[in-house]
Amino acid sequence: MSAQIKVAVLGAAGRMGAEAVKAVSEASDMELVASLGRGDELSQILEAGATHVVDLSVPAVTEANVRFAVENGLHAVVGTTGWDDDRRAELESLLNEHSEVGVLIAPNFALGSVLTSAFAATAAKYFESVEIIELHHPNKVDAPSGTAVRTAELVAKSREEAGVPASPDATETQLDGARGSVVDGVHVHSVRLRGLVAHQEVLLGGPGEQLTLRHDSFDRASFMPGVLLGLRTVATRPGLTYGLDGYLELGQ
Ligand SMILES: NC(=O)C1=CN([C@@H]2O[C@H](COP(=O)(O)OP(=O)(O)OC[C@H]3O[C@@H](n4cnc5c(N)ncnc54)[C@H](OP(=O)(O)O)[C@@H]3O)[C@@H](O)[C@H]2O)C=CC1
Ligand SMILES: O=C(O)C1=N[C@H](C(=O)O)C[C@H](O)C1
Repeated sequence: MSAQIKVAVLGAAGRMGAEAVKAVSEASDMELVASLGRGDELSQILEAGATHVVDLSVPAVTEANVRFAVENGLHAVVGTTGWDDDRRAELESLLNEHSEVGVLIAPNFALGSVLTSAFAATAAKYFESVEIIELHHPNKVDAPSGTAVRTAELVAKSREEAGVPASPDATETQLDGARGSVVDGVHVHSVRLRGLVAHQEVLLGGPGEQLTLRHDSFDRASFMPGVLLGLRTVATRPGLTYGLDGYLELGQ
């Protein structure tokens, strides 16, 4: 029998953290050894004998949390948002000094969401126009969502590689924000609405037709298979993996 994966959850009292604590506790191949929240000392992770960390905290502290894990030889599965290009580059250079450590940064752990982003990247080559609408609960502290940023990056890369020009847009005057934010040339619109959890639509338009790709997370349980897959895989993938699609066979 292989050794138990000893997991510390950071942000354990949060909406996602609490769900992860439950999922890890119920997994027969894992042991929850530490649950940390704001104000807790990171040294508790080492004292508890963790081999893996799940970070589901807040953008302001996630970088320090992951740095601590890597410097101490622990593998990390990260769902927290805020990992822009600069942060990921810094993490990659740290990982070069700790070549046995694996880190997964997953903007979205829900399989359907990961597939939606992949489908969108494929479809975006064939349509003149593409825009993204992300819709979330009103307690979310960041906009646009990490998922929308990642989807826009994948869409933009796919269009660039295929030589597709920018989406047509004749807008000359607008109120600030009327056209949303722009990520790698793709417009992203953020809705915050009571009752929602996490949702995204990718709108693709061509002459006389529209394709809409929509994913809905109605419950945070939707993210847990991805968290567990990340924990089971990360030690076998040293270095940084950005996006759960890196662990899936998506046939691209
Ligand atoms: N990748 C994915 O699939 C998903 C990612 N997310 C992302 O995960 C993150 C968490 O989301 P959510 O659970 O909704 O947010 P919450 O605000 O519910 O949870 C964040 C938790 O982190 C705690 N926290 C704050 N500072 C620290 C610290 N220094 N150390 C440890 N914990 C700390 C907060 O405590 P306090 O309340 O005291 O501030 C809170 O309990 C967000 O960035 C979100 O976008 C969310 C859903 C899915
Ligand atoms: O804050 C959330 O809730 C979510 N955050 C992640 C994001 O910003 O993409 C993942 C999911 O959308 C839920």
